[in-house]
Amino acid sequence: MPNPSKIPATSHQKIVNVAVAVIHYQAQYLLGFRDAAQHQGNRHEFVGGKIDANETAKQALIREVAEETGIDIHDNTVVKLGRLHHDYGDKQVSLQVYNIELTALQYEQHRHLRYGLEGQALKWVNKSALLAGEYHLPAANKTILEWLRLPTQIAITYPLAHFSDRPNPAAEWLTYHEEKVAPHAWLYIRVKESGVDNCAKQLMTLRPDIQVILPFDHHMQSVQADYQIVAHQVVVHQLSQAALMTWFNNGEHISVGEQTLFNDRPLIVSCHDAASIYAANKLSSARLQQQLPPVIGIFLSPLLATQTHPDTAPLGWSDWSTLAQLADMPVIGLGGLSPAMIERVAQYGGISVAGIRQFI
Ligand SMILES: Nc1nc2c([nH]c(=O)n2[C@@H]2O[C@H](COP(=O)(O)OP(=O)(O)OP(=O)(O)O)[C@@H](O)[C@H]2O)c(=O)[nH]1
Repeated sequence: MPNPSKIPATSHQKIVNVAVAVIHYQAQYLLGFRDAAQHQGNRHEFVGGKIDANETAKQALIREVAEETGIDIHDNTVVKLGRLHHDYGDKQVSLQVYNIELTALQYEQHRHLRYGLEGQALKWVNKSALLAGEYHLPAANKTILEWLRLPTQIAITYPLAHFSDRPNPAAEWLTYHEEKVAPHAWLYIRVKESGVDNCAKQLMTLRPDIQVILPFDHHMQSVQADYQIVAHQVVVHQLSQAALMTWFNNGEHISVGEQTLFNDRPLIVSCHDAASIYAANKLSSARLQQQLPPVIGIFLSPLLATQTHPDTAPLGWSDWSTLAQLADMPVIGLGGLSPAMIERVAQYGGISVAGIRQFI
């Protein structure tokens, strides 16, 4: 459903609703090529097309993929990546973007595709080349590529209290994470806890391969200078639900309380209910309009009961899935999950899983 908040008030153009299929098998992604005569012609694109008046986005997606490529995705897990509005000047589009992982058999059957059923060129490309910008895509796709950077699993650091029975909990925290975090992992470091701040910097220095998510308000003023050596490792800032709602309730000003929202990195927002997802959608839309790095995901939690928050009632699969559908950006499952649960999370509408235990 197009989000009315994304539609500029001055616009009188009709908005074209489009279903977009990000089809891949592991790291091989399928791209089409738009004919020179088409809108945004002479560019690569994901397979897709207009949603007819009498069909849902998913129905349009299945139909377009079959018409353009002959691939039947009826039985595949189709996961919403996000929705976005883009004004090309001559045309306004609302893209509903879905991720579809093919089976090994489907890929085998279609990996030699060079032309689609409508005569358009098709190509399988490597994800790293796609994300590196080697293919010229329509401008709206910039955000889709940012969404695709999200890994399927994100590790979160243990609280210091986990090591409280040791003589030097901070040193134990550092050694444990230095040794156990997987190579090149995305790691959300919960630096807000006192004592972790200094360890975080040391960890990033010792493990230059890890891609770090830091709370947005931590990268600030006095501490910012300290982080300069490792700043390139910070790939995303995280915004708590409380900070998000402060931004929203203060008329969507650029600051959250005393602090200015950092605009140099994409955001992941923490959400626990429908109201915060609505605010996250507003933030996402505002950042797109201001051409700022996008909101690339939400941590939607707690899906299941967790040891870290024993007093918080979990959402459970059904409510979690209903909330996930409201989000205009990829949803990350959090709370009582293991990396192996990614397939179930995908069936319920999530793109990625995050957690502490079993992730490190
Ligand atoms: N299929 C597809 N369309 C995209 C992508 N990104 C993007 O901005 N679009 C826009 O979404 C619209 C898709 O419409 P379409 O493919 O059904 O129609 P069209 O304009 O090519 O041709 P038509 O009007 O003759 O049917 C186009 O305006 C296109 O520029 C993408 O990755 N895949």
